[in-house]
Amino acid sequence: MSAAAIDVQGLNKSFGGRRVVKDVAIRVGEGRITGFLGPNGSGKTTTLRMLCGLLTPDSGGGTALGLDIIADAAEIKRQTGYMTQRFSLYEDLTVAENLMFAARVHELDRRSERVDAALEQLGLAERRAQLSGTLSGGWKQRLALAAATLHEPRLLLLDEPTAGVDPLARRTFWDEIHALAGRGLTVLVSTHYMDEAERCHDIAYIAYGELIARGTADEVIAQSQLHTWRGEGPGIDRLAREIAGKPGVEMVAPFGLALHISGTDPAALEAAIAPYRQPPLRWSPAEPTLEDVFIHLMAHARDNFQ
Ligand SMILES: Nc1ncnc2c1ncn2[C@@H]1O[C@H](COP(=O)(O)OP(=O)(O)OP(=O)(O)O)[C@@H](O)[C@H]1O
Repeated sequence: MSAAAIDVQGLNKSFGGRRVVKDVAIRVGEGRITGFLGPNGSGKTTTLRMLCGLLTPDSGGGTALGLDIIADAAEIKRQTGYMTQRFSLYEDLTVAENLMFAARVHELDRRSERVDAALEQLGLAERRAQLSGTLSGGWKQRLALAAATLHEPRLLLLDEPTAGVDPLARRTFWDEIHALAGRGLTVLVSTHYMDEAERCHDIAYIAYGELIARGTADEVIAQSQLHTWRGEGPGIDRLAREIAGKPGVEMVAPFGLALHISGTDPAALEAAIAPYRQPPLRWSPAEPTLEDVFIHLMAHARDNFQ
C-alpha cells in the first residue's frame, strides 16, 4: 500500500453515555478513495469526523496526513476539505460570490485567480453569476465541491455528497472525485449508493459503531463467503416467500423476472432449491452483488448487537 494518509487505532466515541463508535482501526493510503457504508446511525459520520480532526475521540488515536489526530487537530482541519450532507453555501449569493466567500474564510491569497480556476475546472464558469439557490441539485453539489477544495486540501471528506442527485450528475461528480484523487488527494466518502461504493478504491462497512468489513469491493464480496443462486422462469417471483423460510436461505431478492437466493452454507442452499430445479425453472450460480453482501452484513450485525 502507498504511504498512509490515515492510520488510526482503537477509536471510541460516546454521546450521552451511548457508545456510537467502538474500537475502530483503519489505515488509508494516500490518494485512495475510501467509501464508508452502513445503516443509518451506524457511526459513519462520527468516524469520518474523528479521522480528520473535526471531532476528538474519547480514546484511541493515530495520524492523519502524518499529523496526530488529537494534538494536531487544528492543522489537520486546515488541510481538510469537508462537504456536509446538506448544501451549506449561501443560496442568495452567486456561484462566484460563494467561492470568493470560501476563499476569504480560508484566508487564501490570489483569490480571484483561484476562484476563476475552480469555476473553469468544475465547468461552472458559465454559471458564475447565477444565484446558487437557483442551481439544480447536481450543480449545487459541484459548487459545494469547488468550495470544499478551493484551499487545495490534502484530505477530502464527503458526507453523502450526491444524495438525491440524478445519475448523470452523480457520474460527473464522481469523475471529478477520481481526478482529484489522481492528483494525490485522499478522499473519504460516506454513501448509501451501491454504484458509488463500486467506484471507491476501498470500502469500509460500519454497523452499530463497529467496522465489520474492509477492502476492495471484490475483497469484501469474497470475505462475505456468500453464495448466490439465480432462478428464472415463469412465476418464480411467487416462490420467494416459500423459499425464504427454508434452512440455509439467508436472503431472497427478486431482480426483475429473476430471483436471487443467498446463504453462507452452499450445501444447505442447494438443498433448499433442489425441489424447484426442474423445467420450466432454470437455476445457475451467480456472483453475489455488493448490495447482497451489505444486506447480509447488516442482518448479521443486527443479530450480534441487538
Ligand atoms: N453530536 C451528537 N450528539 C449526540 N448524538 C449524536 C451526535 N452525533 C451523532 N450522534 C448519534 O450517534 C449515532 C451515529 O451517528 P452518525 O451520524 O455517525 O451515523 P451515520 O452512520 O453517519 O448515519 P447516517 O447514515 O444516517 O448519516 C446516531 O445515533 C446519532 O444520533
